[in-house]
Amino acid sequence: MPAFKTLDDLTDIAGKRVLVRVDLNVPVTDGKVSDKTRIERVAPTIQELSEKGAKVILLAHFGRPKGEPVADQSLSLIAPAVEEVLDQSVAFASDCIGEPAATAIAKMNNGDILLLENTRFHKGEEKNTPEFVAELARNGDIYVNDAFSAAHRAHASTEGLAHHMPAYAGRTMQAELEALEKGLGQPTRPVVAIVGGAKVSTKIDLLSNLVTKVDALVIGGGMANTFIAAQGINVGKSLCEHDLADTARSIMETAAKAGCDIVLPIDGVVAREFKANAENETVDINAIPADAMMLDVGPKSVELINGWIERAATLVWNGPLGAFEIAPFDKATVSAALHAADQTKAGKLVSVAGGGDTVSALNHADVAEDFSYVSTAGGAFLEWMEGKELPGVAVLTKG
Ligand SMILES: Nc1ncnc2c1ncn2[C@@H]1O[C@H](COP(=O)(O)OP(=O)(O)O)[C@@H](O)[C@H]1O
Ligand SMILES: O=C(OP(=O)(O)O)[C@H](O)COP(=O)(O)O
Repeated sequence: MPAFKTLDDLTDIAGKRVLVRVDLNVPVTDGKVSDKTRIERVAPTIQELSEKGAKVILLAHFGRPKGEPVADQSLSLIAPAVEEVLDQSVAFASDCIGEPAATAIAKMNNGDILLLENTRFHKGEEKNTPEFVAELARNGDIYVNDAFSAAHRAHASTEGLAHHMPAYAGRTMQAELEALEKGLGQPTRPVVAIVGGAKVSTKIDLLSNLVTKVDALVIGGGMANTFIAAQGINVGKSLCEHDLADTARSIMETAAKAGCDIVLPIDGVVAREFKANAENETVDINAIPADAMMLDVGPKSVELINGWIERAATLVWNGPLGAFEIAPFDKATVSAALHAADQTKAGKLVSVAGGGDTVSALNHADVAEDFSYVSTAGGAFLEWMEGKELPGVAVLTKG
């Protein structure tokens, strides 16, 4: 467990401006937050600071807007859900720096909560530029990082700020690291990892290290399409990063050398439209029509995956097996989630899952409570699993 200062070390903060980095990158369907887990997890930190009389200023990102404002990635869309979870009013500033932020902060009373607009609306956030860090730092006296799920990013609001002011870990940051250490510090073998989802380019590099740590890697979702295509199989219009074919092949070679089984789908559910109840068919993996996309892994693959879950003593899971938000493409994810939950309840499995959408998928399958541990983090949790130093955590230990 890394040594860092926590909220226990923060006394006498009435009237202090506390910049709190939280992860509000939550799933949204039809303009409404469809899973509030990440908000619920950071609520204790926000409430504790507010109760101690601090002016609580929330910093967060939402989506990947590439340094420019994008209307549907405004945190104003998330603010009502934050208010609902906290059961407290939350003010909103239309920019995280400059005059809008300064004016909103000047109006705050002790204990008030203010949400600043998406930090990724500025290029300096992801580049972690000294100028942008300084602009953010102007708004606070103390920095608290409670965004474990973004701690693998060395961004201005997750890393840079901690160099500029007294820095502390929030309650969720603390709890996540403690729980992961307890559940996965010395995992019982065999360890099986399931990696799916859509963030292929940002997660694929993690796999080359992960295959040296686990006994089997089950690949589903958009990630699987990239591996299938890398073997020369036509994936039609499926979500696939063809330019990562070499990376995928090299991961398979590393896995073979490390004795890690790679488990890829053998069939898939394909459709021509990405929408609920789209006309669909189940096909062999070698028979994906050129004009269709694989939106879920098929029933034979589910059987295969559930077999690996049975063989596992420890399961780590990030990324849904299919586009679970739109029926019926949730079937594989729900089936594997139910199976892992049953194995856990029977005392045969330690199951740890994480990621914004993965948590949402487990809630959709109504099994989140049955897993050994559910992390808010996906990529960060996988990097932690690899033994990598997370920049957002490392910087807290240096203060
Ligand atoms: N075959 C697929 N085609 C398109 N999207 C997919 C597919 N499989 C999974 N997804 C999408 O992946 C997204 C989640 O991916 P990701 O963000 O990597 O997971 P997490 O947030 O849990 O880390 C979901 O929105 C889901 O719809
Ligand atoms: O949702 C997140 O990560 P996750 O999809 O790995 O769970 C975090 O908010 C980090 O987002 P990013 O992957 O756009 O940096």
